[in-house]
Amino acid sequence: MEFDTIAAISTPPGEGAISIIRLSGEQAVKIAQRVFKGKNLAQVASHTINYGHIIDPDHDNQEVDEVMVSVMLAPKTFTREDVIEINSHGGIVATNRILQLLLANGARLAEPGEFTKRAFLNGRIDLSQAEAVMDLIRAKTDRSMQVALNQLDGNLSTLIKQIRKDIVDTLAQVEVNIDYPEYDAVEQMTTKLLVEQAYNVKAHVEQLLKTAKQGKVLREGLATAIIGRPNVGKSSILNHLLHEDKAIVTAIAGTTRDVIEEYVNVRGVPLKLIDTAGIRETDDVVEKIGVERSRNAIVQADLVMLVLNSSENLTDEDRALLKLTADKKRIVILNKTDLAMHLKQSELAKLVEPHEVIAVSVLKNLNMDQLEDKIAHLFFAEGIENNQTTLMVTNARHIGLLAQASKALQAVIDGVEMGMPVDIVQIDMTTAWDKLGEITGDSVQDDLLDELFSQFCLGK
Ligand SMILES: Nc1nc2c(c(=O)[nH]1)N(C=O)[C@@H](CNc1ccc(C(=O)N[C@@H](CCC(=O)O)C(=O)O)cc1)CN2
Ligand SMILES: Nc1nc2c(ncn2[C@@H]2O[C@H](COP(=O)(O)OP(=O)(O)OP(=O)(O)O)[C@@H](O)[C@H]2O)c(=O)[nH]1
Ligand SMILES: [K+]
Ligand SMILES: [Mg+2]
Repeated sequence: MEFDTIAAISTPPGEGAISIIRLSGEQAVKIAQRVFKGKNLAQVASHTINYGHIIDPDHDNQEVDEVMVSVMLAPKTFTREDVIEINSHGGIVATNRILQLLLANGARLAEPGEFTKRAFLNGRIDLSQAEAVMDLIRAKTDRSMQVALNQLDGNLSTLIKQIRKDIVDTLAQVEVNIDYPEYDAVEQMTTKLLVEQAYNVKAHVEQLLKTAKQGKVLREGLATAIIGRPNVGKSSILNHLLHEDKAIVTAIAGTTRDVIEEYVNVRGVPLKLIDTAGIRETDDVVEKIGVERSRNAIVQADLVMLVLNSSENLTDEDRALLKLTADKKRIVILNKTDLAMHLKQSELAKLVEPHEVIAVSVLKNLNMDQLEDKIAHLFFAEGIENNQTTLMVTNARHIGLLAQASKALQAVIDGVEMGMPVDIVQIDMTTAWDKLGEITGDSVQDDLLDELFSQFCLGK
């Protein structure tokens, strides 16, 4: 496939030691050579890096920057096209100026994700691998990074391709049976084959869907809302788990006014911790909004940490919060146990049953280990083993397609059971094949591609 030559800055904007401006396409070497003083880039060996200067041909070859230029010739490159990477000094001005020079000399500014899109269109990677590139960039924990890397290596693709091959083989066999009926029972044999394969393929698809729920948590973190009355120590707990003083902690009730979100890894469990404004009746307008957001955070949360103050007896607000979160997955934390105990633990135990209460002191760092144990336990009890199972479906698009494939396979099974003609059942089988193909990009529409790649970073 042939495309025009694209250029973009591939490093993050801002000041850095070095920036990379990347070119890809047939004219990459020629365009780079127009603005480069040093060796003749058309003559250097592929996959070499070359010292020289970027010059402005329209301004008396004025020097713009001192650079290193990588020359990587097709097809063994990121895009499978000729690729040039200019390693410049990291300033914003020099880097932008080099990009502008490339654009003035025949390159087109790349769209977000266009380098990766070319790797896909030129057949180096499939769609799920391209999506994995994006996931890799956005990964927030080691585990989610491994999952993305596994997908980038093509393991999900391989599995999907195998499943699709099974479907095609079946459909081919069905065709043969229909075209060359050798004996009378052929219709019956064909529907039996279809239903057997539908069950078989559906089991694989369901297996993948099962990993999806865990995959979402791995990628986005378990949404964990820290809630409780004002001043019980919610922000202190957030800071403790983060090992960092992120949230403001003061003795003034109502310190946290808005929802604070931070990612943290607790014993390998990725949490999206949400510190909230203390919940109480209030007339303060700002605090009121914060309290409303806290209530929302509870609804959205996968896990709630409800914090109580052991140095005061339970209040109506505590009881209301205990009730509000009764149906949620939650950990009830009894904080400030370094102070004299005033809370009636028997009443609390009854309200929390059958779950236990974790008694801690954040201030004195008492029993905080037990809290971390509890988090890990809750998480891994969900069936997320702490092993290296890294083939997981994490992408919402993939999950949707797997669900649609599963539905089509069920329609095959139901259709056969209801005695539908083979050619109708075949259509559902083909739908499953199509839906799975959309995951790898074997069957996919152009506008979907545009939309997917546009979510990438510039220069990727
Ligand atoms: N400087 C630089 N670093 C980078 C990238 C880049 O584009 N430039 N990458 C950008 O994301 C990542 C590396 N990803 C890459 C993936 C494939 C190929 C590549 O050339 N593949 C060829 C040849 C492989 C080989 O020589 O064995 C191929 O698959 O055919 C290059 C980079 C991270 N680091
Ligand atoms: N004695 C004692 N004090 C604590 C403990 N944990 C927190 N505190 C103190 O309690 C006060 C309130 O702590 P915060 O973490 O700000 O409480 P919060 O729940 O986030 O408060 P709001 O954001 O105002 O709702 C601070 O002075 C903390 O130092 C503890 O375990 N023991
Ligand atoms: K406070
Ligand atoms: Mg707070």
